[in-house]
Amino acid sequence: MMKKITCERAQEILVRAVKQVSCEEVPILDALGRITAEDLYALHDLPIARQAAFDGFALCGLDHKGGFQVVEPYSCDPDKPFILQAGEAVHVGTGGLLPQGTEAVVQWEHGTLLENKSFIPTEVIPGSNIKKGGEDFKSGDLLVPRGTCLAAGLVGLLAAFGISKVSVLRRPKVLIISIGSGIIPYDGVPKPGETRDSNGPLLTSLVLRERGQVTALEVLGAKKIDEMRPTLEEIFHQSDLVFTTGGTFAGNRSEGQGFLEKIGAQELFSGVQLKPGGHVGAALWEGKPMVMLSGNPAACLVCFELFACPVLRMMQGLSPVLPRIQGRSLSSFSKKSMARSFLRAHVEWDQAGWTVEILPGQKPSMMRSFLGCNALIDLSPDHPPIQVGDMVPVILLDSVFPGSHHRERA
Ligand SMILES: Nc1nc2c(c(=O)[nH]1)N[C@H]1C(S)=C(S)[C@@H](COP(=O)(O)OP(=O)(O)OC[C@H]3O[C@@H](n4cnc5c(N)ncnc54)[C@H](O)[C@@H]3O)O[C@H]1N2
Ligand code: MOO
Repeated sequence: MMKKITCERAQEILVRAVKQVSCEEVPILDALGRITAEDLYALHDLPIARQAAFDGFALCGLDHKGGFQVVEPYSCDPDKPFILQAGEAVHVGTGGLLPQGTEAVVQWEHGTLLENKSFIPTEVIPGSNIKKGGEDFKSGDLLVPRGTCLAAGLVGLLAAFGISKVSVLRRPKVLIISIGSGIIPYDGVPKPGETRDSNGPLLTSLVLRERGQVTALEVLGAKKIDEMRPTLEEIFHQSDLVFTTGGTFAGNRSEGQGFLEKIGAQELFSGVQLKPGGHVGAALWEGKPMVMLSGNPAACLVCFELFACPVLRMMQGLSPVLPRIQGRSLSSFSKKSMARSFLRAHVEWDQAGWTVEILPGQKPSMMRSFLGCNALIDLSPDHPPIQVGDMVPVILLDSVFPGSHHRERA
């Protein structure tokens, strides 16, 4: 049996095994959360020319005494040039192009419009309420560098320049295989001794959260590898990487190792110094990364976040490093294990800073701690028992629910 390696070493080995996926063009309406594959530049000034910042009157000739004569609305047609003359005012709307000659814009409520169509402003500051052409972006400015995760604001920004399609990194395609014996598809009815494949749907959802797509969710169960091999190989050839769950430990030779031998994959590591999920392993199957997660559900979840999620992120050109904070513990915990431990936890931000609650059900086999889990507490092997109020190191997990790290009050 291989000696267990540290989490950092395992992550390092995986970093080296990853190749970035190719790119594809998508409409911007489908681009939220995708990673850009090219630098995107401003195609023109924004605003494109001088605009009014308010509804009101554009004025010319600010040293003019008395009211400004309101002239007919003008056309923006370049073939019918319109020039505002000294002593004249013209109606403008917010965002409307300003005619040549405009020296200031005054909101209509900041003046009086007389019956004789003369506008008397209460105060005029030269240049006020005018948005300058290019004051937001200059033509040629870098808008979105390559490798950026497209947030909603950026999608809106691209639309403002008429960029309707964007080149993004392809969604990595993942084949998920449940290897453990006695596992049946999640929609089946288990006989005594059998267990529904809950890890398959768990991993599917985590892959989707990381912008991946699942080519197939296969359950080996009682089926022999030889029997499944043609199907698996066919799906494998359409996939970029493989996640397996279960069969990571069985004394001398686990089902997972048997699987690797049958498919001719090359083991990268087997066993990492952590809890839960210490039997996690990785391999290369025809050069494609495979992460082999324990069957125990909580071990499967924790090791996805620590080893599989970084692989998916790196394939899309993102940093594999997960965000960390220090949180004040709301719970006590008597750490029994001498191993580095990752506790499922719920973090929230309140007036006093980050607080973290250790969730009930910390056994690797239990799923109770999935309720409210949005973080992992990273406890070093020599960490003393946790007391209420202690500051502890926390890894923030990505959540599909925005604001899940904030306290919601009824
Ligand atoms: N003698 C020892 N026994 C075990 C050790 C050990 O060190 N010595 N380690 C324990 C730990 S820790 C873990 S974790 C598991 C490793 O399990 P495997 O990865 O080999 O998984 P299985 O044996 O197939 O199943 C374990 C457990 O998980 C359930 N399981 C498996 N696959 C799924 C699935 N797709 N969905 C839901 N649940 C699944 C399975 O029913 C078992 O209850 O080994 C311990 N034993
Ligand atoms: O190592 Mo097991 O994977 O603790 O749950």
